[in-house]
Amino acid sequence: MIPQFFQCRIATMLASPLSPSSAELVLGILNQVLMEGSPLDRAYSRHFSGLKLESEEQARIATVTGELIRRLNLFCFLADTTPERIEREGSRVLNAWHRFHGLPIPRLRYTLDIEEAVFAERLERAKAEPLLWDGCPDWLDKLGQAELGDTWAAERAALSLAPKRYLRTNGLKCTRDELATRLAAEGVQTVPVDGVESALEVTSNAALFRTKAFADGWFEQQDAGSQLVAAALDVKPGMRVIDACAGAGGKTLHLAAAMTGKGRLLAMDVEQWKLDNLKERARRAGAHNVETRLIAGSKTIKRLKLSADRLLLDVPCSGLGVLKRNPDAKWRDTEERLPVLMELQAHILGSYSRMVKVGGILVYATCSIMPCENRGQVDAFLAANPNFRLLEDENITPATSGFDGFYLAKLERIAE
Ligand SMILES: C[S@@+](CC[C@H](N)C(=O)[O-])C[C@H]1O[C@@H](n2cnc3c(N)ncnc32)[C@H](O)[C@@H]1O
Repeated sequence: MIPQFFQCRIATMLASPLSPSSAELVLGILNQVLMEGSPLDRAYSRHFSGLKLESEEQARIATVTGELIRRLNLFCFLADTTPERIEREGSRVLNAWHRFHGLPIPRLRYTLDIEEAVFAERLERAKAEPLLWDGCPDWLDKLGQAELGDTWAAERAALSLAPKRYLRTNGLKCTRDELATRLAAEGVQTVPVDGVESALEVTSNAALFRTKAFADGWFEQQDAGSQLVAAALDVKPGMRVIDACAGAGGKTLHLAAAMTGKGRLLAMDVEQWKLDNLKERARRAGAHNVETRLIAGSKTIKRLKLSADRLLLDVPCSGLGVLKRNPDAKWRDTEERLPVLMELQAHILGSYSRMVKVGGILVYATCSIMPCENRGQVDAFLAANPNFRLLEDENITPATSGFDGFYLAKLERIAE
């Protein structure tokens, strides 16, 4: 399983340097992500499997690795190297990270250090250059500027921060207050999140997934911004609801809770393993009205023509709203994949929208903050489909909300 990420303030978490073995693990994970192009989750799984690491130590490793990847340019600059040289000079970058946080340097067998005076001089230069300070690659900065103009700098800075940890209360099992009380009894401190009624923010360093509350299906870990997406569908018990890009079911389970288990909830995806994962999670959550269906081709969609009161299209996207949590997207092939993803988004919106009944509502959502994947797609769809109208849309941005970034648009089918 992927480690539990402790999104507490880095300084309070790391009062001491990484141990040599943990430092080696960080370097191994960095190499796998930056040199082999592997997703960060997979690199964690590979490096942690078979090790008997305390969950707190896994969290320390994830905290350091996450910040190094989020602000890679900065730490490479401070270490007088470049991301391309990380394989050979990674230890210097890790040492720069420790100096940056005022921590002693880990005692590795083989290490490259940077002189204190050089580090101090570079640190002052970096503070004067916001782009460098945020550790943002050039391609992303150009895209952000072009897409978001004056608001980009604040988003770029917000995306360089460590993510917080949020839970979604499973309303099928408990209320938010009951969950908070039970978690407190298990040593997990939380605070309610204003404006997101299902969400709690975790404020202590606890091994969440080892709690009895988790085993009993009382919560899922889910960003607070993400919890606003399912809420926008305004589902009611008894409705016929389709989640057509359900993945492993983060939002499906939220919809099931809002339906209080009544009505039909069809979760679809093109990947069977994700639906299998969803079924397992639905069992734990007590979500008995969820049915899964693999999308094997266009026929699967055609058969459901005009059948849904509510349709969620949480489409595949660049993930450029969730870089705090998945910072590896900054350094992988995201720029090259963007046009391909946009074509897929347009296809899914155009083709899957036929599943909504007249008077029914479709929510189009992404975890991107770039208008080309968001309002741009919705406007193009509406121009070609006058039988739908836009009710409202919302940009949930890291800079304005402190959450991960999401977009959602609510569309109503007004004619066949
Ligand atoms: C953003 S993720 C969904 C996340 C999920 N809704 C959640 O809350 O956990 C997008 C999903 O779309 C799926 N997908 C990709 N192409 C698709 C297609 N043509 N039709 C339906 N789903 C697709 C992916 O497998 C992925 O699970």
